[in-house]
Amino acid sequence: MGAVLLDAGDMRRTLGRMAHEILEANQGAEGLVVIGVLRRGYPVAKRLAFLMTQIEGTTVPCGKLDVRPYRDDRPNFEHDETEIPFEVAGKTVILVDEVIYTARTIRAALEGVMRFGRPKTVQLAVLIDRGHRELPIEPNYYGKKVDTDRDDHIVVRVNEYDGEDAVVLEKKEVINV
Ligand SMILES: O=P(O)(O)OC[C@H]1O[C@H](OP(=O)(O)OP(=O)(O)O)[C@H](O)[C@@H]1O
Ligand SMILES: O=c1cc[nH]c(=O)[nH]1
Repeated sequence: MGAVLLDAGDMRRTLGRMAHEILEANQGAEGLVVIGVLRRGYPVAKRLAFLMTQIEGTTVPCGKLDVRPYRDDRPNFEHDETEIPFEVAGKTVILVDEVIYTARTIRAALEGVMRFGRPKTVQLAVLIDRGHRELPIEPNYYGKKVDTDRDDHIVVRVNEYDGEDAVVLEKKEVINV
């Protein structure tokens, strides 16, 4: 059990604000495609794509990216659930993940996206930025920045997998002897 940073209502409002920010920065949804990092970045990405579609009345497609083949620690080429059924070349790709920490996942994701073509630009949207970067990658859009210790854990729960929406900060247990 940890501290609830965002409940379902907070998450809904935060994603609504992020959808508006993305549309404002890109002057609408023309040429935008959304790609969510599996697993939990994908449901967040779907919600952003849905919100932007609703706001603009222009369909914003959403794909899912499996970064396992591109990891820098233990690449796994046997599993790849990527589905990007639209053109990436020349598009503005909104890459979405639920948490950014070291940024190694996003580095891998960028490698994965490039396999699908040469986007016009890639912009990064994350629900939670918890700091402690190991690579020079920063989000263009974030839901909430959270001050964490390196050993803490942020848990993003999504309805699709967990039956509820919530963001929880789990502090490392301090054992006093
Ligand atoms: O910036 P980083 O240090 O790479 O950490 C962020 C990643 O960590 C989590 O993935 P995890 O590997 O826990 O898998 P999951 O998405 O299946 O939960 C989260 O989904 C991010 O993708
Ligand atoms: O705290 C963290 C760090 C990486 N990925 C997560 O989902 N949470």
